[in-house]
Amino acid sequence: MTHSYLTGFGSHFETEAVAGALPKGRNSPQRPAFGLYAEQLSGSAFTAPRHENRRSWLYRVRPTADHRPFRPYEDVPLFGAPPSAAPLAPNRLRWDPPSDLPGGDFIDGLATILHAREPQELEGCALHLYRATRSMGSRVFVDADGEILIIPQQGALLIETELGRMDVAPGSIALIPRGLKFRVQLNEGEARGYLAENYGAPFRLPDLGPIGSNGLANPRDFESPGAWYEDVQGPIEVVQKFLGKLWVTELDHSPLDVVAWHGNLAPCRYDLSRFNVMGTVSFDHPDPSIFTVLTSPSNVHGRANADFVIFPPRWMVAEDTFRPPWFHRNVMSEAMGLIHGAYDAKADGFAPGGLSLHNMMSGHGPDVDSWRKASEAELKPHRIEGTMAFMVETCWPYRPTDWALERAQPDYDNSWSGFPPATLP
Ligand SMILES: O=C(O)Cc1cc(O)ccc1O
Ligand SMILES: [Fe+2]
Repeated sequence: MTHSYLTGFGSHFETEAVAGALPKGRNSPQRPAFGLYAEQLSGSAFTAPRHENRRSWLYRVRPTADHRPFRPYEDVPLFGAPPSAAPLAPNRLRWDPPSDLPGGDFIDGLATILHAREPQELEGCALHLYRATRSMGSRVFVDADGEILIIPQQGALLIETELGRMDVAPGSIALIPRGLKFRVQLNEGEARGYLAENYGAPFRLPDLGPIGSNGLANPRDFESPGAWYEDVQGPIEVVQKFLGKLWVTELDHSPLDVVAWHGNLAPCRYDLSRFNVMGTVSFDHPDPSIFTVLTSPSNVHGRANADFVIFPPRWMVAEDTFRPPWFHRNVMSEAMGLIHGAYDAKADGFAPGGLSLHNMMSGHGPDVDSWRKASEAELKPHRIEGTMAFMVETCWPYRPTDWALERAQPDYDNSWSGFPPATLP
């Protein structure tokens, strides 16, 4: 089924699923149409500067406030599992796609891999993997800890949110604001992918500086859903993540009952093939910041709390240049995943659905085979095809969970052994 979409990143939208449901000229009339309840959902402090201020007004069948107490939800030990308590060695780590992800619906099928800081600090991020083997049915999930970036790797998802429905297939991403209820339904077999959770400032488009007014991810290619609702009687389970733990309560009705909404806080999807890739047309490999789709700034100017960066198909034309990513040590920490294809810095061992971690200051770059091939290649224009890798780069070091550490490849360091030493005159 296709759903209606509104275009523009952070636009001020207005949409109604029933004509006349959206108040005109005011947010909170004394008696909203049809007896709907007006509710504001904030994505920034009320007093945030106007260009960073995000909120939407929701007109719903029942107010969110109508719920009973939450109690602990203990059924998903891997989702929200804490970082390993053991001191973390400064080793590079890499994972094959885990063959023992438990599966279940989108909530029960989540496993936490990496933590950077804690939700209550309102800074940092976490990276999780999901393996969904069934739809969520009628239950819903809501993350009070952060904004959610879903990066499907296998299997299309139907994401039903309070503000509307989105189809999101591998090659596209979905961004769900903090605190917005949603559920994930499967159209076909099993679905796998990555989930980045951003505790800090909401993702925004990066500034373009001298690139100018167009390029990279263009605002018009982000699609938010039009209003959609269900007026369904319960029981419906709400699972909420709050301060790193999961909690559950039952409602006697569906909370996906927003009949109309307006504002600039909304879920959206983005097709990564729309990314307008920039690169050198002379020499040298640019810093990967040139591939930033979305950025969450930290309190230090120019230093991201989290950057979502992609490595799409593109032409490589640089002259007298080592074209793949160079050897480097980065003050930021790099978690990478692969949606499909192969990554140009790794000849093998980095499979779609897998993950790698290069924490701050760890030496990394092309493996020996990729280095040799790129050093000897004839530098004709060459198109990198059929690939989509991504990076969630953060200024905070990542800490893996015990479950992740137990599953890391034992021999990743070998990727960088056997480089011939330089021979000096
Ligand atoms: O480490 C990596 O593979 C990611 C990366 C890519 C690139 O093109 C430049 C620097 C960088 O960290
Ligand atoms: Fe790197």
